[in-house]
Amino acid sequence: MTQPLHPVVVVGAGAVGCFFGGMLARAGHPVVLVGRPQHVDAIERHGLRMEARDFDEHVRLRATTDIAAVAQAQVVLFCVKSGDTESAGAQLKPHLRPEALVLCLQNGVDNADRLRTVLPPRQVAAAVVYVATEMAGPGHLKHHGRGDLVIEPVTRSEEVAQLFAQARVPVEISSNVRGALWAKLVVNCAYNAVSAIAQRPYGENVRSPGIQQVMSDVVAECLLVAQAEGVEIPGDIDLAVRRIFETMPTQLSSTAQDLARGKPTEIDHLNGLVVRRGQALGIPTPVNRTLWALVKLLEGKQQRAG
Ligand SMILES: NC(=O)C1=CN([C@@H]2O[C@H](COP(=O)(O)OP(=O)(O)OC[C@H]3O[C@@H](n4cnc5c(N)ncnc54)[C@H](OP(=O)(O)O)[C@@H]3O)[C@@H](O)[C@H]2O)C=CC1
Ligand SMILES: CC(C)(CO)C(=O)C(=O)O
Repeated sequence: MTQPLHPVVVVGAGAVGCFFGGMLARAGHPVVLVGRPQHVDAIERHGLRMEARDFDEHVRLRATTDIAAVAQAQVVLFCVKSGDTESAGAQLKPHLRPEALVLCLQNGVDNADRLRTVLPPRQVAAAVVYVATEMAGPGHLKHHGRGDLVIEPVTRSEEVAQLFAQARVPVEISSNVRGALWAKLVVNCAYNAVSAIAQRPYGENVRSPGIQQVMSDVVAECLLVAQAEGVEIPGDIDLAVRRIFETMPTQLSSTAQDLARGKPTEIDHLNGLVVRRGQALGIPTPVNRTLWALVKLLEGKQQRAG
């Protein structure tokens, strides 16, 4: 008999983990969040505050700092930053059931591949994440827009999609998840660094002189690199880029949030990845390089100040 997918265990109780874990819990599914003490303590005491556009509720669900909680999971939502993929993977490895599915809800194009090298022979699947969300305080999630996923077709992906559908989270199962990850990477390259450097939301940035042209140049460079890598980017990429500022005008990118909190950013996995892959393929990526270097400059300035 097939095991039920419950409980879902979220590794990385931050903006993305709390949003998707919280939506499942709100729909009545058992969820356990694994995260840092400041969020875990608040969530255990008061529930997870989900401040969304159309509701503001305290959602009751279990939270713990103990990664051994993954031992119960049939499905793990892996929601740490790209720079933490290997370390968090190594921590969860000894506790994971052999049949568990680990879904990587992360930006960047290679997290699932990197996690697979840490967790063989476990099932690891990439998920492309479209959401605008932030932790506004301990155990307090603020949602600015969207909340949908594209996932790889793996055993039980249909069941996972149904589970999310019950929680009002649309999930597309795509046999071209590599292309879908690259489409999201292009979006991140266009928005994240600019928002981080200016510390301003997308809706304001796109109205500033020259910014839309910078974003178009970034997109063009990314597409050349993707094409040379043999990636087929699905859909209309210009529309996908435009949809971000139309649907999340008040959002600061996750890179902007990291810098504001004095945390390392994922820029090496975003514009930085395009620069490195471009260099290997002989494709110049000057605009991506400039944005990557400026974010690194700001990151370094903070580390010296900290
Ligand atoms: N925020 C957004 O709107 C979006 C984010 N994404 C992507 O989703 C991924 C997650 O981002 P986001 O949720 O914003 O990041 P957050 O930093 O908000 O959340 C990650 C959380 O995981 C914690 N963490 C790290 N390692 C471990 C571990 N080993 N065990 C338990 N907890 C751990 C972090 O703690 P600590 O900080 O102390 O390390 C942090 O609290 C990223 O790849 C991001 O790019 C994608 C779409 C939108
Ligand atoms: C879609 C976007 C750009 C939303 O903020 C994001 O993925 C991020 O902030 O990293």
